[in-house]
Order: sequence, then C-alpha cells, then structure tokens
Amino acid sequence: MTNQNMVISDAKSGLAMAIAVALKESGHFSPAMPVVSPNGYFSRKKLHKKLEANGNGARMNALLDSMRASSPTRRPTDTEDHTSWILHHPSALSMFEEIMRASQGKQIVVFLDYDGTLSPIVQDPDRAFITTEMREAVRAVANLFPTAIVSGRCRAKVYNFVRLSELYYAGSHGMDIKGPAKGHTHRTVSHCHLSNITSKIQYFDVYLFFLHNFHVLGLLSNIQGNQTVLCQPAREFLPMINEVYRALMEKIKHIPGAKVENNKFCLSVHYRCVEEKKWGELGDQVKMVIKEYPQLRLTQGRKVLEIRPTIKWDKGNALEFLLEALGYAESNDVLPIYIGDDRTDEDAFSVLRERKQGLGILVSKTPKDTNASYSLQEPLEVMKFLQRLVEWKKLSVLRH
Ligand SMILES: O=P(O)(O)OC[C@H]1O[C@H](O[C@H]2O[C@H](CO)[C@@H](O)[C@H](O)[C@H]2O)[C@H](O)[C@@H](O)[C@@H]1O
Repeated sequence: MTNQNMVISDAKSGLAMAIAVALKESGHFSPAMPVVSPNGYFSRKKLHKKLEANGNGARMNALLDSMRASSPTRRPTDTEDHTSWILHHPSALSMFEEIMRASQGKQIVVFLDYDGTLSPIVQDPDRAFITTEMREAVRAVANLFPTAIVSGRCRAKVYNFVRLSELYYAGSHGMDIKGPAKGHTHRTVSHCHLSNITSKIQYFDVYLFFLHNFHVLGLLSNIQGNQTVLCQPAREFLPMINEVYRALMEKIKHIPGAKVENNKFCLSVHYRCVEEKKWGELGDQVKMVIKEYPQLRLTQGRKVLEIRPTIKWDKGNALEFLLEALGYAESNDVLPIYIGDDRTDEDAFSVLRERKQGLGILVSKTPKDTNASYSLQEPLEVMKFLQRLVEWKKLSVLRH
C-alpha cells in the first residue's frame, strides 16, 4: 500500500466522498483503496457503493456542504445540548486544579495551534496578529516547559507573528519542524534527547528512520541560522506544491475575495471573503486542479481548503515526533497539553486519546464533534490558561 492510494478525510463532513469522486473521475480511486477517517478506517465498500449511486449533483454538493460546515463539524445546539457538551468537555480553566493534580511528577509539554488559538480568527490571514500580552504568556510558558507551536501556516510565517526563539515550530501542519534557537534551555528539562538526535545526524544529509508504523521520514541536519531543522518529511513535494500554487492562483483569480496562501509544504485556499454563491465554483476549480495530482490531497479548516501531500503526516505525527525528540516516546512521566481550535488539530487530540495521555483542549464557543477532553472558549481564555499554568509552576517550585 502506498500513500498515493489512500484517501484521508473526515467521514462526517462528506469531504471523503468529494475527494473519492474526484479520484474516481481521474481513475485513481479503486474499491480496494483504504479510506481513513480521523477516527479510524471506515468501510471502503460502503463508500464505493455510494460512489456508484451518486451522480454529478451529489458530487458538487459533497464538497460544498463540507465547505459550508467548515471547521470541526458543528452540531445543532440548544441549551440542553450545550450543557451536555460542556459536561463532556469541561472548561480547562474551571477544571484547572484537577488537571494540575493529575500532572504531579510529570513533565508538562505544551503544544499550541496558532490561528484561532493564539490569535483570533480575522478576515485577512496576513493580519492575524498575536497580542503582546499573549506573546508574553507564551514566552513565560516556554521558559518553564518545552513548548511548540503547531500550525497549518508555513513555519516562517508563524515565526514572524510569534517572534519567540525559545519555541519549537512545526509549520505546514507539522511537515516542517524546527527546534529552538541554540543555547536556549528549558529550566525544567533535565534530559533532552533532541541534542542527541541532532548531534548524531550532523554528518549526514538525510538520516532515515521509522517512527512507529509510519512511513520513512527524512530527518535533516540542515542548520539554518542558529536553529536546526528537525523534520521535513514532505521535501520532495516542494516543486509540485509550487506548481499547484501557480495553477490555483491562475484558476481562482476571477473569484472575488478568494486567496491562495503558499504554506511551503501545503497550500491554503481561503474562501472567508468569497460570496457564498461562489463557493461551489471555487471548490470546483480547486478539485479540477488537484485532479491532476493524485499525490496531493484535500482537507479543510475554517473557511479554507487545504492541499497537502498524501503522506500520512499531520499535527498528530508532529506531536509524537516532538515527544520522541524530547525523550518522552514511551514515557509515562510526561503530560502533553495540546490546545487547538481546528479540524486539523483533531489529529493531535486523537493521538493523545490513543496514548491515553495528556490533555486535548478544544478552543470553541459552540459544541463541536471533537476528540479533545476539555474546552476553552476563545484565545483570551487560552491566554488565561497559559498564565495560570505559569503561576501554578512558580508556586509549586516554591512549595518544594
Ligand atoms: O493550524 P493553524 O495555525 O490554525 O492554521 C490553520 C490556517 O490558519 C489560517 O487561516 C485561518 O485563519 C485566518 C486568520 O484568522 C482566517 O482568515 C482563515 O479563514 C482561517 O482558515 C492560515 O491563513 C492558513 O494558512 C492555515 O492553514
């Protein structure tokens, strides 16, 4: 089984169907192809039957419906539903003491999504600034715990917004991971395997290794500035991504408000500022372009279509990679905290669930289908949570 033969999608959103239809049209779908949802495999036979039954109309609607739903699938809400959702995903702020009790004796590692988590969602992706207060909260956290930003944006762009050299940055949905600037140490990390890994590979261009059952990755010792690139598993896709970027720019330039963002190892096609009646046309143009590239797949975020390599590598893999790099691969002595707001963050929440370890915290004001265990309503609450984490750590150091 190769990556190219895998459809990875969200079964509930209907995107799986849309992508499978596109693949079928281009001759790349076969009933023998496994289809993976964030929660595991689902029946390819069923999907194949559905494909047979569906005509053009359904094909158009599947992606469009999914674009309308956007973000993690929203559930119809009434007060009762909201109350029951909060019972299952309580506020990480109101449960703070309880959460911290569970962390006793464990090394906390913090993972933060960027858009919608550290910065509020805004119309123009180039203006999603982080506030000074939030930056200081992240800096304080990073001085006490290993901290990573895991974003769909390209690493350089997130860095330009955040501007903190003490963090790990995992850009392009985790396909581009870089460590903190040399010389930075976390006061609480006594045992960091990262330097071991990077020193081991200094003399190799590419060091190949297997991470659990995943595919072979390139771990690069490419020193840029004073930071070390740790992982770029989709390097070979760069020329293709650039080609598709140019093609998409051309195809969508007539749609007012549409925007293609080059995130280096993946692309974002934004439709937040596109009139809803044009969404279908935009979706069609995107599908038409990627039909020619079976090595690329389509996923979705908040009012954004994302095009990325078919390799099985997402924010969940990035989280596992970083835990491994920090020396916590098989450890019970670690408490990863992952905070995110987007569908793409669900991959990381699922990993935490599977590991039965750590805390997934979804940032959302409304009930959503999620694998996170806790919730926070908005970036402001994320900041309060981070500040409390810092206070708690300082107090616990004083106590011991
Ligand atoms: O993983 P993330 O850090 O959450 O990045 C996901 C995407 O975020 C950005 O788009 C989103 O935020 C924009 C600014 O608030 C908003 O205009 C857009 O509608 C959202 O989808 C970013 O521009 C994308 O490249 C990221 O993939």
